[in-house]
Amino acid sequence: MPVPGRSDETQWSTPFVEIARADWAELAPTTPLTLDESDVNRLRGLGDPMNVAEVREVFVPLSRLLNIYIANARELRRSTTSFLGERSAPTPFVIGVAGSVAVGKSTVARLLRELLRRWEDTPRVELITTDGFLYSNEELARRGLMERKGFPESYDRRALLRFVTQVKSGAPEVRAPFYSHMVYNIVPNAEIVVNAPDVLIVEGLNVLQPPGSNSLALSDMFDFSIYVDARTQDITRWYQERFLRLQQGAFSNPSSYFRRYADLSREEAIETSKGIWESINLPNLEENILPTRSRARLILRKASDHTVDRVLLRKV
Ligand SMILES: Nc1ncnc2c1ncn2[C@@H]1O[C@H](COP(=O)(O)OP(=O)(O)O)[C@@H](O)[C@H]1O
Ligand SMILES: CC(C)(COP(=O)(O)O)[C@@H](O)C(=O)NCCC(=O)O
Repeated sequence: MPVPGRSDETQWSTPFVEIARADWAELAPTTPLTLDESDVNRLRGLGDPMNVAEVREVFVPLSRLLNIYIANARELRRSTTSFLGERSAPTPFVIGVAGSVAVGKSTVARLLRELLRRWEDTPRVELITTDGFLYSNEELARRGLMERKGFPESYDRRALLRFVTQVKSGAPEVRAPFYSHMVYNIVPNAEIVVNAPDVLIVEGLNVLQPPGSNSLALSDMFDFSIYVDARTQDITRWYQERFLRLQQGAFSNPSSYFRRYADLSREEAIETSKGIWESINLPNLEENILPTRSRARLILRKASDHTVDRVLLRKV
C-alpha cells in the first residue's frame, strides 16, 4: 500500500497496488466454502494442480472483490438511468480473462464462474472462450495464417466484438461459434448460446488488445479484467508438460488433429512441442499478449508451482 510521506518514487509511478498472497488470503470472507475437492478436480485444467486451499485463499477473495465491483456497477447504472429519467434494466457485468497459452486461464475462468454463481445477486454466470471466433482452418489457410493461430489477426475480431456488445447490451440468446481443441478447428453447425446472464466471463489470449485507431476494442466492453501471469520459462515448461500428457491421452483419440503425434517417442514429442511453442505460442506471448498485461484491472501472478504468490490491483 502507498505510504503517505514516504519519498519512495515507485509507489506513485505504478498504477498497481501489490498484495502479497498472505495478505490477500486474509481477505477471504468467513462464509464456508461450498466447493469441495471433487468440484475443484472437475474444474481444473489438465496438469493444473489447483486445490481447495488455493481456491479458498486466492479465488474466494477474488470472487468477493468482483462481487463488490458488480454491486457498484449496478448502483451506478441505477443512478444514471434515474438521472436520465429512463427505466433501469440491469445488463451483464463482463469480465475478461487474459494470458498466455498454457498459463491456466481456463481453470481461473471456470472457478470464477462457479464462485460467482454462489453469490446471491449473480446466480447466472456464463463463460465463453474466444477460440470460437478463430477463423476456421480453411479460412486461416486461405489467409496464410495457419502458423499464426492465436495471434490477433487469426480471429474474426468484428464478430467477437459484436457478440460481446450484444450480450453487454442485454440481448437474449446471443450465439457464438464453437471451437474444438480436439479437431483443432471450428465445429460446423455447433454453437454456444448466451442468454442475458448476470455475468459474462470472456476468456482468451488476446482479450486485452488495445483498440485500433477510431474503433472500439473488445476490452471496452469489460467491467473488469484479469491477466493470469507467470514467468515465461515456467509457462514454457507447463506447455511442454501438458503436451506430453495430451500425447498420452487425447492425441490417441481418432478424431484428434494431433493423432499423428500420438506414437512419437518422448524425445520426439518434446522436440515437437518445442517447435510449436517457439514458432507460434512464444512469439504470440511476447509480441501480443504480454504487452497487454498492464491494461488489466487485476494481475494474478503465479509462482513456478502454479500457486498465486502475488496479486496486483489497479488503484488508478
Ligand atoms: N491439443 C489439445 N487437445 C485437447 N485439449 C487441449 C489441447 N490444447 C489445449 N487443450 C485444452 O484447452 C484448454 C485451453 O488451453 P489454453 O488455450 O492453452 O489455455 P490455458 O492453459 O491458459 O487455460 C485447456 O483446458 C487445455 O487443457
Ligand atoms: C486455441 C488457442 C488459439 C487458444 O484460443 P483462445 O480461446 O485463448 O482464444 C490455443 O490454445 C492454440 O491452439 N494455439 C495454437 C498453437 C498450439 O497448438 O499450441
